[in-house]
Amino acid sequence: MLWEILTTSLAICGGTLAFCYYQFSIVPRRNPLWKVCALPRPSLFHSNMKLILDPSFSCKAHEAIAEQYGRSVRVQGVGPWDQRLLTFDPVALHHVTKNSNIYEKPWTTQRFITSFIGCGLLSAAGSVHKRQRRVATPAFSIQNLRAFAPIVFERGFRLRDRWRDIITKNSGDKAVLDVCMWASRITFDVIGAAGFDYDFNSIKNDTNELFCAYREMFELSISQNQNVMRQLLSIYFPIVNVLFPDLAARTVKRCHKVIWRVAGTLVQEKKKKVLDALQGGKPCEDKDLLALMLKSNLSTEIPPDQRLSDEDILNNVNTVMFAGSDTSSLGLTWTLYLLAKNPEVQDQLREELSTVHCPESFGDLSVDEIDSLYGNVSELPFFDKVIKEALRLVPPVHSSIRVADQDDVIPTSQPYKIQKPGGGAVTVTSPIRVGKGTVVHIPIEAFNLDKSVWGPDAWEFKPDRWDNLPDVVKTQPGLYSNLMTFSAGPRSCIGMRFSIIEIKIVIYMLVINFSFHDTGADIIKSNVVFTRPYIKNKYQEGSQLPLRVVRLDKSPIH
Ligand code: HEM
Repeated sequence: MLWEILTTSLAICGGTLAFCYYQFSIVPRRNPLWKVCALPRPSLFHSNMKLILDPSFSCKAHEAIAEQYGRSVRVQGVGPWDQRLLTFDPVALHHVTKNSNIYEKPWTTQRFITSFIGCGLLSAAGSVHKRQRRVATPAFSIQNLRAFAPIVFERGFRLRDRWRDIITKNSGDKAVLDVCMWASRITFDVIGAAGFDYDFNSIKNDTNELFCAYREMFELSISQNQNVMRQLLSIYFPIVNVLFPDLAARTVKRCHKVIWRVAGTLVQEKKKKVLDALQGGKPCEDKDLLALMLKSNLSTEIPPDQRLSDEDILNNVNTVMFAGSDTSSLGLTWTLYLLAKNPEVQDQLREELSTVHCPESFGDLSVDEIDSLYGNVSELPFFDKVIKEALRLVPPVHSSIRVADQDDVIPTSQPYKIQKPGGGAVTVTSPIRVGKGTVVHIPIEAFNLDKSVWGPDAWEFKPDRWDNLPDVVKTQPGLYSNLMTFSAGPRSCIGMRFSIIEIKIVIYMLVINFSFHDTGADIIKSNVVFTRPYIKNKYQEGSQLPLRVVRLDKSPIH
């Protein structure tokens, strides 16, 4: 009996080991990607992920990789079986981002995002994504987005007044402010108002119930303090969170309750308004993204079987809140940081911005005046270069990944190295064959900072570079000005125009009213879902960016 138990146990253990060896060692080697030369690993138990994902040294790492291996290389992901293709070959990336039917987001990412914000545009795949994108796209058209300018200006005035109050109470003309926190509040307010006609009022105070629910949930999604094993377990077996909810699962559940009650009611009310207007024979005049999505969903251009459910609509409200708040706020934050670090650029920018007159209060502006104010501001040439340059140099989304849904051949334009059968490596330019399941790493930042494309000064903040770009820049993929900041292809950022309008108006309002100065704090970039600022050695204090902010109406010192 004992012998039987022993032999059975040994057989099970042996079988499991053999399965693991086959699955994790043989199967990956069968992937033709294995031929591509691999980055050496720091140790058997370490991946290459930190090297390529940490923005405090990833640009140096990518430069060294390009020099040694060429523009495509195999890297070790999480676990020995996870072999990824890292490529900063523009042709390869164009292929991967364009063919979103072959290259989807990994199912683990989809499930993780869905567990927080539901299955909206960010996490939906295949035909579900296509359907959602088709309904949402009209809401983000240029004409519709222009209607958001008054909302952003109004919040810009609110922030200006709030900062003036704080500074006056502080010393009269200057104060050290955490611009990261304030940028986050204004973008939340803007996306709340523009997204679904809701006032979080977070510039004034941070107590709104819905604001707190979203904030708490988003912070949890990026929290580094969570148990990684538990997180993985709940991604692979979501039932774990239902049967044995930990603190994180209970928090998400509590936040979901508030979101369903408050935001869900907003969706229902707006839907009723749109339907009532339709039945009354005149279209609903509301211009927020929710109203626009609901109108698009009910339009005759969308076949009834392609329409979104109320749940899909709410998931997309959550998605827009998630995808459109931290990203834009970090775009604003890093722009202010770069201006503080480059006072001569800041002065030149202010001189240009001051040519467009801004009245003292929002109430003094008619809708037409706001429209022309935005038109004038958005066309200022130096301003445009400053914004492009800031979004090039510090893209809030550091990188992304896709997984091949089938075997594929990726075209290339730049040399890379493959292993020779007898040992050693040879440089080739042939297309790269990848097996189904191959993860492709999209290094957004590496594209934007590539010295062989943007020149030897690619890592510096030089807005004037945009007057005289190297020809090769034109061959770079990217939705926005040949930058990968907003990605490319059918899964690129739907909110790109929205965020440019928002960033431009807020920066305009802030730079004409305040000047920004370095405090001497050693700011480092860290990739916590997005590229965030931290003070060196004060990581535990959370993301922050203190700048000395001076009131320009009170002080002649800029
Ligand atoms: C500076 C600001 C922003 C940056 C840098 C940014 C960047 C990006 C990037 C890189 C992606 C692709 C993600 C991936 O491939 O994994 C993306 C997708 C997306 N973004 Fe943005 N974004 C910004 C602002 C916004 C805003 C303001 C909104 C909404 C109002 C928004 C909504 C979305 C949505 C819904 C998607 C998913 C699109 C899809 O898969 O169809 N983003 N964004």
